[in-house]
Amino acid sequence: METSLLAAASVAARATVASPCSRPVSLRSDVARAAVRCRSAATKNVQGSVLLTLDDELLSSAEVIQWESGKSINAIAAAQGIRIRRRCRPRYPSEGVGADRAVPGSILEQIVWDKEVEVSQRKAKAPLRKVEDSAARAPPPRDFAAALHAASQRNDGLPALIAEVKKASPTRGLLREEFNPVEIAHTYEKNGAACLSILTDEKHFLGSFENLETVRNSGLNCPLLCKDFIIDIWQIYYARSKGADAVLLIAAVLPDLDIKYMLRVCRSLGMTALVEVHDLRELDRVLKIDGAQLIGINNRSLGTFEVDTANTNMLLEKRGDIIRKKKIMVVSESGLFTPDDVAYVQNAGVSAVLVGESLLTQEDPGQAIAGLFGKELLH
Ligand SMILES: O=P(O)(O)OC[C@@H](O)[C@@H](O)c1c[nH]c2ccccc12
Repeated sequence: METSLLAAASVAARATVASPCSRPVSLRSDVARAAVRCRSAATKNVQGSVLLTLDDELLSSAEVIQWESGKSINAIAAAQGIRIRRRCRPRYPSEGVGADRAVPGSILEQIVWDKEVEVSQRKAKAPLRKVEDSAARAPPPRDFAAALHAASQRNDGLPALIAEVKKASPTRGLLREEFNPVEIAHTYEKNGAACLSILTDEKHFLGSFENLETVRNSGLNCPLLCKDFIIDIWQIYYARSKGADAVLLIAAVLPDLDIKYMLRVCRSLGMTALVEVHDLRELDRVLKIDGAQLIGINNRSLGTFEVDTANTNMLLEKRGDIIRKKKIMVVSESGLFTPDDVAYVQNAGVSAVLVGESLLTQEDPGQAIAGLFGKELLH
């Protein structure tokens, strides 16, 4: 019994840390701690076998077999249709010569490889245990999904707004010369945004965790989404420690088992996860995972960066029934500029929209909200 407990927990923990990529992962110290956490949760509740205790949320025996089979994370990801490979080198990914020199296949892959380097450096400075402690000391999280729901009700069923605080993006470059995140956050809130999305990726979006933290400490009520590329649970604890109420989980990057376990970590921290999909295959994967309450349909492909708002409509036409049955809220993300765009995705059935560029490129991003919706939003 004890052995199977540890085995189950270590499988879960291994799936979470998901590194290095070219071989199965051995139990490392932070992983071991996660295993212990799983174990104590299991011993409290267990009636039958441990796997049964965990399986509704975390593990099925098929998944255990998958992780025990010694497949690499890239092989598992590829089997799920994920094209983003992990590089998992502590040094800069495209360094090296000959066969050792790797070339990313897309911008997203480059971002993920850079993220692996960034996270390993950050973890070296602040290990998981320390970050968990600061997360536990942070002021309690605000209910992101409830704020979306309330804002939509207040505004006669108009989609709620998640307004984005983003200085730059890989395709658009600098969006605003004068970038004061706290000022932007307050004008968004004053003009009816339900929640805010704060970019924290430094290298490709010129964001930062300082921005997240200063916005959180500036007396704002809106719940905050930490907008980053999460590949490791460490980042979720770190986001919470800096005041985030929600995080983004990108299905194009994360295998199913990672999403499951990350959802569980979010729940344990009282955070909401916005699980982002772009195509039908990703949406079907996420719909099979119990516990995803909020799904974002990105109209922008993170592979090619092409935007098409019809993507929201197409996916909801195909899977709207299941989504409604599961009472999942859908957010349409990216490329929304006009009241017609908002009406189009509203008719498709979304509860919220996530908007950056069209607000940030105007002089007062908050006042731009009324232009986007064709009316002022009630605050
Ligand atoms: O600026 P736009 O086109 O309004 O898009 C906002 C948001 O959807 C976009 O920034 C985004 C969606 N998913 C992401 C994942 C990572 C970084 C950024 C994003």
